[in-house]
Amino acid sequence: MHCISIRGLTFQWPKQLAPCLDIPTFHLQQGESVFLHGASGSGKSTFLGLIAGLQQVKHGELTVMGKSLKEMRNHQRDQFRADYLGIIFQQFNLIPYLSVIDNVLLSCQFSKLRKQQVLSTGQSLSEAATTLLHALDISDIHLSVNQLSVGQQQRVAAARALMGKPALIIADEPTSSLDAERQNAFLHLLKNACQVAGSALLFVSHDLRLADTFDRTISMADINHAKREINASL
Ligand SMILES: Nc1ncnc2c1ncn2[C@@H]1O[C@H](COP(=O)(O)OP(=O)(O)OP(=O)(O)O)[C@@H](O)[C@H]1O
Repeated sequence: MHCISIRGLTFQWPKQLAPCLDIPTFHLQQGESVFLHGASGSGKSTFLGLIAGLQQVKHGELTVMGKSLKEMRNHQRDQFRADYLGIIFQQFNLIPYLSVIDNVLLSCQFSKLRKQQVLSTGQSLSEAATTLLHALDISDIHLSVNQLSVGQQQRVAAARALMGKPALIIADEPTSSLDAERQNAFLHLLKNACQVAGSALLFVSHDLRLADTFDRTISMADINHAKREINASL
């Protein structure tokens, strides 16, 4: 079974005259890491939003871990996301008034599956969260997250995404606010943590310098056959 499998997926935003996505086929293997790049407006965030179940699939097939997102109602997509996905997006911010560890523990509050995944290893939830945070180089786990630097907050977001070993981590420009050295360090820690968890990683960035360490690099233009000039002229 693939982690992500797509066939004949098209997506058009309301009030746009043409689809912004037309993806004949795309597959991501379980545990694979893919770097996805593309010009601004090429549909990267829309693509991730469909995979995360934030937007509804209407045309074509999109399955994640064998589950068809098209068939799910809103609340089913929410539960699916909590169970199978770790998300590191700009808009999925940490809860500022909670501590570092409580932010990480949230992943298991919304998913029995992920909670059981942790408990089945013999670790308690807080032991597992602490182990992950240490692996991502965060030691002050009881600080409130608004006392952390942007780079530290990104690593807490990564720990939250990885808690309970979800099948897939999706990251949308997670390093854009970091300097080059910190970008590389973050990526190194994230890739290692994904490997340990066995999670596939779909990582979106403009910055091709980061692509080297991934199993595969894909350009949006290679998978998306939608005619950009039509949308761009609107
Ligand atoms: N909420 C929305 N409503 C209507 N159109 C949208 C919406 N979000 C994106 N679009 C349109 O969909 C197309 C693709 O946008 P998207 O944000 O997916 O691209 P992107 O590759 O992630 O861009 P960037 O790199 O600038 O973030 C654009 O033409 C954009 O105007």
